Amino acid sequence: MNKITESILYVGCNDKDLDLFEGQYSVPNGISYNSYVILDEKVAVMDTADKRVTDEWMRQLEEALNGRVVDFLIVSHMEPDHAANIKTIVERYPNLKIVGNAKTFNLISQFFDIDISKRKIEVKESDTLNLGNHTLQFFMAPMVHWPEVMVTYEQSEKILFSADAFGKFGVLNIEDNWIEEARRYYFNIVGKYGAPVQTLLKKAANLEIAMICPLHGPVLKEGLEYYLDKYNTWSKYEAEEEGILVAYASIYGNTANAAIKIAELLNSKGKKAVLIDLARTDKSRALEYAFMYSKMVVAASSYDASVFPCMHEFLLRLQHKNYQNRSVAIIENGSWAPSAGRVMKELISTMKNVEIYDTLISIKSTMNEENIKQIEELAERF
Ligand SMILES: Cc1cc2nc3c(=O)[nH]c(=O)nc-3n(C[C@H](O)[C@H](O)[C@H](O)COP(=O)(O)O)c2cc1C
Repeated sequence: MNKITESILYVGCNDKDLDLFEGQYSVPNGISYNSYVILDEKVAVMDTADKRVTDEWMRQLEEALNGRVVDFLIVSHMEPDHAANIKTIVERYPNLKIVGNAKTFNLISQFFDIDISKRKIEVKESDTLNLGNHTLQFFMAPMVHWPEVMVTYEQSEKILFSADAFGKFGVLNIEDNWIEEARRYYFNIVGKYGAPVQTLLKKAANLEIAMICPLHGPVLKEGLEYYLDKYNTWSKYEAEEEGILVAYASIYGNTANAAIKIAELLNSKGKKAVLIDLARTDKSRALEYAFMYSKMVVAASSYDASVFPCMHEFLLRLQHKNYQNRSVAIIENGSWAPSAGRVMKELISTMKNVEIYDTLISIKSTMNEENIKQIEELAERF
């Protein structure tokens, strides 16, 4: 049994075999569904787990309880990867009370056919619930990243149960670099909601936090400033690094050549340029890189009087996730009526505070002398 502290136990589960998280994100190292139990005079369970791990989660929970019953289920988030077993736990512990806010209970009724009228404890901002030695305090975090989300601060041990915030992809028992899978998780899952994350961070700044227990990924115990600082940068839509993402989408390779040329020129001038082929780069990783760097070059072939679809999808994803505060240069390619530049510009123009470099480099099939000059000039201007 994994002890977080003397009286708080981890009862979450690893899911190594999930093919797509939230129906679209690759998780080569799986994902963990975290759930915690606080054993005190009263027993509280902090969220359930995905239906894929019901049996394992229930077994671990009962082992941790060692014959005791659950008094409270704290529901911080109704997304099914955490809430799928609400009915299971309610049926197992008939006297259990469900702790949530008004929005939580609306959602519970949509997902489950259970009578919550006698079970519900509805909490509001800063309300507390005493378990004995432990006191839980609830802080609303709407739209991080669902409307009912709330985080729970345990006052005696100074632990923040942070819902999906500070989560990452990947099971728990692997050695990996927290930042890469946490950043990919943040921008793809939470990224659209920078302002609500800022509000949550301001609330967290008033708390003395010794440990963060998220719903995915490892418990964060040391150097918490690092994680809080990353979340602050990301949620303000600030670039994490000065650098240029060169993202290209090329049918036959000629646009790729232009993208490679500008990336090489930039790197030779000591500027950091990172080159990605959108047809071959994981969609969620490409999005993460766009947010990571301060500038971007998008280069794409024309396609059916529009733009090559993998570039279209990339820009739509950036638009969805509120990509902003960056500078972007556009390179298009077409053999008879180039259209990629217009479509890319239209999409990028909808994004907040994104400066588009005035020269649209338009290649007709293969780069000519003029194009090479334009690319050299662009490399100078970055
Ligand atoms: C299905 C398909 C649709 C295309 N549509 C257009 C188009 O609308 N306008 C155009 O100028 N070229 C179009 N092209 C041609 C390519 O955009 C053009 O050859 C370009 O130079 C390819 O660059 P690349 O070598 O980087 O793929 C199309 C090609 C394909 C395969």
